Amino acid sequence: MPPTKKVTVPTRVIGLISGTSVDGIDAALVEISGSDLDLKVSLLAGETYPYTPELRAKILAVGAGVAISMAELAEIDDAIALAFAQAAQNIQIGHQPATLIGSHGQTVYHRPPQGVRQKSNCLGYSLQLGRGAFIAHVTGITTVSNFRLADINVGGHGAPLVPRVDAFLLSDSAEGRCIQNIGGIGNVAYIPPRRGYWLSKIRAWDTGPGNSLLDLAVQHLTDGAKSYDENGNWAASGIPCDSLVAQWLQEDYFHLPPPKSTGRELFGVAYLHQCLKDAEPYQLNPADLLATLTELTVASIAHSYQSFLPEMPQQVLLCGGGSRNLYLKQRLQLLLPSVPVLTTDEVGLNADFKEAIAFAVLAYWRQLGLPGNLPAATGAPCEILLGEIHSQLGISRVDI
Ligand SMILES: Nc1ncnc2c1ncn2[C@@H]1O[C@H](COP(=O)(O)OP(=O)(O)OP(=O)(O)O)[C@@H](O)[C@H]1O
Ligand SMILES: CC(=O)N[C@H]1[C@@H]2OC[C@@H](O2)[C@@H](O)[C@@H]1O[C@H](C)C(=O)O
Repeated sequence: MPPTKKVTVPTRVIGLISGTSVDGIDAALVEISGSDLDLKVSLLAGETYPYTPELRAKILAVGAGVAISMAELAEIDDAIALAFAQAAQNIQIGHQPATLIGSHGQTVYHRPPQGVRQKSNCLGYSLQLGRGAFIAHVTGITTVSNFRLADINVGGHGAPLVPRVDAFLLSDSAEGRCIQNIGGIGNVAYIPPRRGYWLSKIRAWDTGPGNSLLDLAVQHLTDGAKSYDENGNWAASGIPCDSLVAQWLQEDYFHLPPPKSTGRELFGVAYLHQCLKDAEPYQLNPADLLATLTELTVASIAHSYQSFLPEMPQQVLLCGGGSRNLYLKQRLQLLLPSVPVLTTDEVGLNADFKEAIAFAVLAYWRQLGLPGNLPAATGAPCEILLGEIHSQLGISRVDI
């Protein structure tokens, strides 16, 4: 579908997501106008609402493959839906109410399609908990959810989905940009200068681990007392082990050509344990281990640009929690010496809430009847409307 210009009125939309770090629900209240080429978004409020430690532990366990009963799954789904509905209520306090919610939910399982490469014909599967219908009922606001399914049903990965929003919010007329999200998992959108057939030249894929292995290592090294390496200070006091990084870069995922997607199913607890085992002969101290894992994240990003981009960008714009890791940012800059590494804040888009903002836009596009996926990013054969629309059920707002 070619980019369009529809006449639209500014709409107040809430975007909600909890990502693969499972650190809490990011909520963004935004005002959106335009359609795609003339899309405009302004952030009115952004908050992260942490899960309770009990709910977080349950979600992480399910994500790590721990077997649970259907009854337990239902309980987790209820708790997530309630937490998302509360986040939607809270983000509106002190503001004019929203008329639309885009809720990504919480990914607990992601399986990319295994098509041509594996000589099987298996569709992808991606499960996000936190039912949109319940959020619509509680808030009294039409809610779009289950964004990944439509893309998966036509053979796509259902991920990454944010690149189409990146393209319309962050493209530049003169410079090619890589928008690099570093959440639990990393993903990139390469956006060429906005002229000619620029849309058809966009590329995007999951680059591999973002903070997932680092966070797990910090928890392991501190017996759970710390959950992440603040600003990368601990890693900055160590020295990366180059031979281990070179060994780890042989991982098959890093050599698969895009489109590709991944998750904690690959880069999770078992992967960290293998890394720890590989590191034993080197007798690294904790700081060296964290520096080495940080180096794996940045080297996998730089390696994927060098391997899969049609040309190197003029700028890299970081977003997601990893953009706050100063050591990681500095190491990535060293590996990409001729490309300035900045954050999306520096071009006016909040780096912490970009994913939440993107799901607000995807809901808005769904309502306008505009597609949300980018076939080059997800591998789908066509553009398609994303998300299921849940209208309020005719009952007034519920106080929770
Ligand atoms: N000040 C900081 N210093 C270092 N790391 C940080 C800082 N702030 C956040 N992080 C890292 O960012 C992570 C959270 O990032 P984010 O919220 O973008 O992930 P996510 O959205 O859950 O993941 P994904 O994008 O894969 O779905 C934390 O787990 C932590 O590792
Ligand atoms: C299945 C799933 O939740 N994937 C996430 C994850 O976190 C980052 C990366 O892997 C990306 O593919 C995706 O998230 C963002 C929001 C996306 O779809 O663009």
